[in-house]
Amino acid sequence: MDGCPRGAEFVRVDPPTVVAAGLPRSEEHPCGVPGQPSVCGGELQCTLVGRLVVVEGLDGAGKNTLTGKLTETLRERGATIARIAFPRYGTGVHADLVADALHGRLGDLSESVYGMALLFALDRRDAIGEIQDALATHDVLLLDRYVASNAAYCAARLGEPADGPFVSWLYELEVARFGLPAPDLHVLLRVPPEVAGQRARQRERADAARSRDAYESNAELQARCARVYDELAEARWLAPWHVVDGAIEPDVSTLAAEVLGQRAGY
Ligand SMILES: Nc1ncnc2c1ncn2[C@@H]1O[C@H](COP(=O)(O)OP(=O)(O)OP(=O)(O)O)[C@@H](O)[C@H]1O
Ligand SMILES: Cc1cn([C@H]2C[C@H](O)[C@@H](COP(=O)(O)O)O2)c(=O)[nH]c1=O
Repeated sequence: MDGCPRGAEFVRVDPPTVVAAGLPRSEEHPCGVPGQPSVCGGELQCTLVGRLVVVEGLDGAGKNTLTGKLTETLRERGATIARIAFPRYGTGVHADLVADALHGRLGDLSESVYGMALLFALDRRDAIGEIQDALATHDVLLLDRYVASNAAYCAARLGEPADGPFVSWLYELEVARFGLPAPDLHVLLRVPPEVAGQRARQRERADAARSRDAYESNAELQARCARVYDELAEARWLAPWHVVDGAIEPDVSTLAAEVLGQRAGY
């Protein structure tokens, strides 16, 4: 038997334990107790895993602020939450190279769209173990930016749409070749580019350490990027997309229900 009776996908590991990706923590799961390794079909084992939820949006949209509020609300409902923000500045060597490039410290590297995409992707590849551990031990792993950021920003830089050659190349690189797991849900915090730009400028004034980088100061790029995000959401690229109007105070309670997949028990 190669799979769970519910059709979950398994990865065979040595010793012969099997990890099910994207399974809900449900009392109904036929293989045993939620969150516990359990025998599947008498031969294979599966481990129930958390939901991978990604918050996406323009620079200054309010992703970090929303992720913080969402974490608080989800915890109040009894869910265990892990968080990772990409790029992993200060933690990952590729992320720190990204920061250097975006602040003009790596010569002409930042001019290469594919070169930059690769650095961002390598930062995520370095984090695969951290992602898997977090999914195995938490109900929800909340990511502030993920593969879709690379899709939106790089396609926008190239002037390509979401169904263009760059996004296909990126899927092959990050998902097919690097093996990054697809999310269960994207949350697109949709804010008009002018509003996001204003928030980023305000933040820069309040905190000198948050000086805007090459992408953040490029209003035209942000406007094109907003369009690609809309196209990705419309196409349900990689996973479902839930669009939140970030120009007004987001309804975190409704969003928390969406993130938990309306599951009973929370
Ligand atoms: N709903 C909101 N209304 C007004 N201001 C907001 C709102 N949400 C966040 N802000 C403010 O906007 C600025 C940017 O927010 P935040 O850092 O959360 O954005 P971000 O999307 O994570 O940005 P980046 O991608 O550039 O890191 C902050 O100063 C924050 O306090
Ligand atoms: C993760 C990621 C990010 N970007 C872009 C988005 C931002 O403009 C910058 C840096 O991110 P931050 O949230 O402002 O720190 O890089 C990208 O192009 N590709 C990615 O994978």
